[in-house]
Amino acid sequence: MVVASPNLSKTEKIRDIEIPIIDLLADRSEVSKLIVQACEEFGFFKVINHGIPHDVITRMEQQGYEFFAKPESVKQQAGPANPYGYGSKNIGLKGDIGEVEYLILQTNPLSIDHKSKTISSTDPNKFSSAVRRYVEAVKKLACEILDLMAAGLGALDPSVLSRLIRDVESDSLLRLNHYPKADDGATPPSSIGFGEHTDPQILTLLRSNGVDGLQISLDDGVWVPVNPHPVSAFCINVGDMLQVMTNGRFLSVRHRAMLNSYKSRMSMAYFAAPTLDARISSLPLLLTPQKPPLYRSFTWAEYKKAAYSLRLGDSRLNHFKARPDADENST
Ligand SMILES: C=C1C[C@]23C[C@@]1(O)CC[C@H]2[C@@]12CC[C@H](O)[C@@](C)(C(=O)O1)[C@H]2[C@@H]3C(=O)O
Ligand SMILES: O=C(O)CCC(=O)C(=O)O
Ligand SMILES: [Fe+2]
Repeated sequence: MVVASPNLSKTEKIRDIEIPIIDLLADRSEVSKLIVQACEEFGFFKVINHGIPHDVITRMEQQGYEFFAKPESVKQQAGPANPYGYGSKNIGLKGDIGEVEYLILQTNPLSIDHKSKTISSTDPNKFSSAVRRYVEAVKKLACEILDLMAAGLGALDPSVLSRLIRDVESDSLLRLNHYPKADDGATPPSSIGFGEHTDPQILTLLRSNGVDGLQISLDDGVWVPVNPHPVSAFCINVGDMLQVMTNGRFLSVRHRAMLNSYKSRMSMAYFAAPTLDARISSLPLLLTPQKPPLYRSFTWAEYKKAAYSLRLGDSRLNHFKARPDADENST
């Protein structure tokens, strides 16, 4: 169903589709198949029975709430976010703005401990242990999902994707976003919390506090809300690097977060990334003479540098095409 919303810009439409919910305890080969299908069709899916203990999630959420409830001057001690730390309204380094405050953390244990001291001077250990346990759990889940994807793609080596993010030196990030309640009275609200973009990394694992806001763009101009139910689910999305490694078979889909009219929203995103020197290219098993590489090979450091030199909504992958002038539909 497509419903035009009077409160969004005239060209915007909202479509009511439910993105797949995948039970990770179901038959392994069936799960692999469903994950591959979801990544090809939507670039997004939700997982339930993911094995992340409830208390690991609630402790992390509690630390997030406590942090965002602090006075602005205290939160700023963890900033500015250039690119890690606390930020408010300004997103990235190129002038993007949104109705959001956030905290971006590097996920290696040393850096978590170091940053925690600027976040809580009275009890830094409470914050750092909640983040460490959460990061350890979501990293394990990310590896499991990447292994299921590799199997579903027919890879002989099941860890061909997950080994990229396992290294302690991996460039993975944890981001906490806090969106205020919309005050425009519109239903659905028209204010953008976090503007449209794709995630540059390999895979994103997102939890939200049960409040709506995330939307994905499947076709030009049509937005699909991703509701946060079931509450125990994690929302998973393909990042730009996975689109490159699958030679365009999996989609790194544009998404955005809108404000909610009734409640403030908190989301926690784990961005699974490789090490800076990792070389990214299409998996050989997905290449054929009819399907040559869509992208040239590059390092994650090169891609990251390009990402930070561009605006939030820019298409970064276009800069890494193997044949920049080729017609997209001809491949
Ligand atoms: C405008 C920007 C913000 C961003 C870096 C970028 O230059 C382009 C990508 C943005 C993004 C989106 C996903 C993640 O939230 C993020 C941390 C990332 O790795 O890429 C953000 C960056 C950011 O907010 O610093
Ligand atoms: O808050 C959300 O639901 C989306 C956040 C997001 O897309 C991001 O942090 O990259
Ligand atoms: Fe995102």
